[in-house]
Amino acid sequence: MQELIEKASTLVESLPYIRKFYGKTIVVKYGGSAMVETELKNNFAKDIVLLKYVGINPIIVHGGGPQIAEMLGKMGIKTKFVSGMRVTDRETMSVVEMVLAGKVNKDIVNLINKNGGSAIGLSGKDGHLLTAEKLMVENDSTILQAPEIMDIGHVGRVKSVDADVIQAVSKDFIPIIAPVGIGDDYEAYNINADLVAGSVAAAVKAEKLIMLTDVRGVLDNDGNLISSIKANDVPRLKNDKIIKGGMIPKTDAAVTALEAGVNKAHIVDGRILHSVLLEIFTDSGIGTQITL
Ligand SMILES: Nc1ncnc2c1ncn2[C@@H]1O[C@H](COP(=O)(O)OP(=O)(O)O)[C@@H](O)[C@H]1O
Ligand SMILES: CC(=O)N[C@@H](CCC(=O)OP(=O)(O)O)C(=O)O
Repeated sequence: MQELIEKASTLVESLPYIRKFYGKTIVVKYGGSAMVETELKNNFAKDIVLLKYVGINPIIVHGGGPQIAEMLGKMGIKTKFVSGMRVTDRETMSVVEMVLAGKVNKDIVNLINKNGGSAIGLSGKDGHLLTAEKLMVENDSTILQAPEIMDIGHVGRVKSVDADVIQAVSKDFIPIIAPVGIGDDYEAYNINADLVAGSVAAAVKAEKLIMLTDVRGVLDNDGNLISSIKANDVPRLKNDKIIKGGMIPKTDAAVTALEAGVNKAHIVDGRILHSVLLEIFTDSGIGTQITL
């Protein structure tokens, strides 16, 4: 009885938020480093299914960096990153596609289905969902050397997202999108999952973009959480080397989404139980919020 009363009061407290986001789309970036531990994964899936049931449209864009690294390691293929992007030759691209569009994508589809939802997995190749163009990156400069522009193989940036494909799937299912794009040459491109999430949120005119990761949010140099950032503070924070490494594509994705009309972007700790619901169904939210 006590448990029932607690459940009912939680539901009553959630009602204003359900009303606020009813019919709206929320893009959730599920990072490879947040996909740990069975209870956490099942709770993530339950939260996404709950959103769908109450009339909010979740779209998942997933990563899988650690899972790619594990497979490359098993196959004895060396891997390295330049400016946060994996150098991706043809052989590495096959493994990236196999892991992201195959294993990780279908594991998440299965996880959602097992927890009462109905999900469909897509990669950029499905219905021409994600087109990509080659991304050239600047390598890290040193005191002695100016940065150079580098070709790191089959690494792309998002050229276009077909929102109609996502919306068609989203009518009846929860779309689960793997960050593999297709080039003009019909070659596969490896795209950082944060950048895909930002572009997907922009294309579907999402209400929110939530990026789940393995830190509390954007931290300052003393390790304190920065709970709120304005989009135009991002260049300064990057310049001051507060935002660096894996946080760069996340804040870039947030800015892309916000500039396209997405209301808020959030970087939150995917290691906390119910992090998605805590972000959506509370006024204070968790993690770092980025707004225009
Ligand atoms: N200012 C910052 N605050 C928090 N994390 C940061 C910051 N700058 C860089 N990072 C790094 O970004 C990482 C998150 O990005 P990443 O490893 O790509 O995660 P994901 O797999 O979730 O995309 C953190 O674990 C941390 O090492
Ligand atoms: C170009 C590039 O670096 N692509 C990423 C794609 C996966 C990803 O972004 O996964 P996380 O979100 O888990 O980091 C990679 O190969 O690791």
